Amino acid sequence: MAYEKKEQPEVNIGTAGHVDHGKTTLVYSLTGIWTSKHSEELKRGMTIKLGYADGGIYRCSNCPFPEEYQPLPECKECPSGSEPELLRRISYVDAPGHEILMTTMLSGAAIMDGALLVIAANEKCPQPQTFEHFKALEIIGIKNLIIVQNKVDVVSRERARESYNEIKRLIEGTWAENAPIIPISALKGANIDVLMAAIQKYIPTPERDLTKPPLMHIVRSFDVNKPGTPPEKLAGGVVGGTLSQGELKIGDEIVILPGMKVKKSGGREEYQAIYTEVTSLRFGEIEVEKALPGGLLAVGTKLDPSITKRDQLIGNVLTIPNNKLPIIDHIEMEYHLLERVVGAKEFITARPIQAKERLMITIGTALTKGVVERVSSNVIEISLSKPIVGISGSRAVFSREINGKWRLAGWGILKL
Ligand SMILES: Nc1nc2c(ncn2[C@@H]2O[C@H](COP(=O)(O)OP(=O)(O)OP(=O)(O)O)[C@@H](O)[C@H]2O)c(=O)[nH]1
Ligand SMILES: [Mg+2]
Ligand SMILES: [Mg+2]
Ligand SMILES: [Zn+2]
Repeated sequence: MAYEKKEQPEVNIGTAGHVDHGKTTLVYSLTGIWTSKHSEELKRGMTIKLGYADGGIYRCSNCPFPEEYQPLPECKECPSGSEPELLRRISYVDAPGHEILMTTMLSGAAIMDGALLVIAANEKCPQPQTFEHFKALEIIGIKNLIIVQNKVDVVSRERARESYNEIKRLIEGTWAENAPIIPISALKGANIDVLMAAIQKYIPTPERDLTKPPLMHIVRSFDVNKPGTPPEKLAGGVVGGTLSQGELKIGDEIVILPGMKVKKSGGREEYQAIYTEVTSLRFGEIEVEKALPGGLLAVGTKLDPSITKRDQLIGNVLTIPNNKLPIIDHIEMEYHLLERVVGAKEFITARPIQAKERLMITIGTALTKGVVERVSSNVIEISLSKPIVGISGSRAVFSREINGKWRLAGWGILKL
């Protein structure tokens, strides 16, 4: 079978923004998929874990701009039988907006190629997590941003204009000064075609290096078997993430690092690399023989599903055995501290970081606590409570606990 690149999603686009501003509703209007699935999420009406949904952007050659942009392979404007052309498949990563879930948003941001910052027009801008997520996207190094001004269906023309001016002031003089601002109603599906056109224009698929060894940051892992499946019928464990480079084929030998926690004598914890083989590759409903970078990939393996169940392997890195990656539990880097505490309602000036301070560190999709060993005005040394794969050039973002909540505090770039 000839490999067609368009079969798989090729770019990951994330949502960001304050709680309840309409991120999950937006992903639904782009894909038809409601990403919140867990009972707790449905009960509380909020995203708790990262959500994922794949969608396409199609263009109908018979329709004018912007109606030509469609989320489905059938044009809703034209007589049936019309066949809009698939431009791109996209994996959406839906982040939670609640302030206590900031570190979840950060690990999601690690796999975003571009982002949609959702800002509800019916609230004054910026709300605390509008600002905190905006900063986080900058720190993570997201270059391609679209600002989605949502809920325009419930505001007056005057308030819409005021909200637009507030957004303009937020981005003025920043990295995102030229980001487009697209007014929509996610709930009513209004102006989604214009947004899709903007996604095509402002969030291009990044260049990827296929010659490098495959590298996938794991964002979820599961046991796909129904309870009570007899052992001989059990499917192997599945890990999900996105390939940032290289390619992966069915039958490839792989290693997952740092791997599985094993208790050593004396109660000391150690991690053991997990070696296995790729048995299947899926993007949503699409099965492929070979996966390329981009898109949310689920990798089937020969592993005992008890190793992968319930997201146990989040934060691990999947690669091939002869790609030797260092495992580190200590980092030393130049760092930057945000001058003020973001994310809180009240205004707080950030005090300098101190030795012995406890931080939460996000590196790639890995999340670990750490203790500051040594700190100067520009260099910080942190010992991590859990080992991680050290990839030179990756960003380490740290959060500090302020009044019982982890707030985005600063960042540095790993040099090994
Ligand atoms: N009127 C109106 N309501 C909207 C719109 N978009 C979302 N909502 C409503 O806003 C509420 C929150 O929407 P969600 O999509 O869950 O918001 P979210 O940003 O994903 O929230 P968190 O995941 O908790 O951060 C729901 O009641 C939606 O129906 C819109 O365009 N117009
Ligand atoms: Mg909500
Ligand atoms: Mg949500
Ligand atoms: Zn059409």
